[in-house]
Amino acid sequence: MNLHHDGGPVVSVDEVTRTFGDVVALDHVSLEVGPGELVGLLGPNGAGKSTLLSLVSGLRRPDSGTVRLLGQDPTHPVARTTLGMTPQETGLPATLRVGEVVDFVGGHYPDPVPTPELLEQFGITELARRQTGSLSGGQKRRLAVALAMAGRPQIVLLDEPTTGLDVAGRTALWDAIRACHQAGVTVLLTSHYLEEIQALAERVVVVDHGRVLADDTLAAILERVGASRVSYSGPDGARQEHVVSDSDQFVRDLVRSGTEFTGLEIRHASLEEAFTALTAGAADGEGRETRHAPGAESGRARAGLTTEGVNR
Ligand SMILES: Nc1ncnc2c1ncn2[C@@H]1O[C@H](COP(=O)(O)OP(=O)(O)OP(=O)(O)O)[C@@H](O)[C@H]1O
Repeated sequence: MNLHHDGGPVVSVDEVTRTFGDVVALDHVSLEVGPGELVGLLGPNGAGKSTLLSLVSGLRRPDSGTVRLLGQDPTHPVARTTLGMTPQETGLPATLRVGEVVDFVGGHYPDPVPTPELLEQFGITELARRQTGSLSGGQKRRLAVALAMAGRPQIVLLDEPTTGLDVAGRTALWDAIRACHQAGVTVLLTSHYLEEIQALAERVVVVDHGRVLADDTLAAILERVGASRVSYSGPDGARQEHVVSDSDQFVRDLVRSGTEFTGLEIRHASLEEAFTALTAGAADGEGRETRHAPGAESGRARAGLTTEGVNR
């Protein structure tokens, strides 16, 4: 059953706090995900990502604040018919064959993807007759993500979908996730892999210590760090690397200074540098950021980025 929604958010999390004893897993988190978005939740261990997904999927309730899935309370079963989910750890019935598990899960939905089609989509057709207990860890992950799509969900929550996969397995799963997104499915995924977020997500929500530190497009988050890395070999041949906010000005100054250099390279800061900058700022007790990010200068300050050179 497709719940009708009027173009409003698919997920709406408003001022949500959730604690476990003394641990504040989520601290006044607000987040909206619109139809068809592919959002990456990025954060270190214990940041609160899985807790957030458990609230969105109705597995847990917030202590305060509200969570809505297509405008409904996600603890209500009707709201969850729109949802596909792959948890971090997947318990598959070991003695059932792959095809049987897909049939079984699909059987819970009114209009499931036909089993052969789903297996094909996730590149696991040849595993159809294998008992799931005999699958490798990576094969189990692929099956688990496939199962999240079995009921033609409007939204899927993927908690670290490619953990433990080799490069080929990861790339294949990325392609399948992209295909679902292109078909209009809203995707909210968590990952520890920066390259995964960079490869998939249009929008990145950085979470740490239960708070949203940044929520913006991938491009804007990278730009916000506002830094470039300039490197060159100096007169003694040693590689110099500088992180600067204005690489044009830096190079003009370098030329003017008469320093001899070779092998000049300029590149933008990576997502890894942006992530380190954002979470380091949070550890220093700086305030949370909103979707409308401040200028690059404060991002740079948060980054603790310097214009000091480092010898490599
Ligand atoms: N059931 C629970 N009981 C007690 N503490 C919990 C429980 N679930 C989560 N926590 C705590 O809440 C915090 C957030 O955990 P959560 O699993 O949401 O983080 P995460 O960002 O998903 O981490 P990871 O990347 O390691 O999966 C952590 O400090 C964790 O120990």
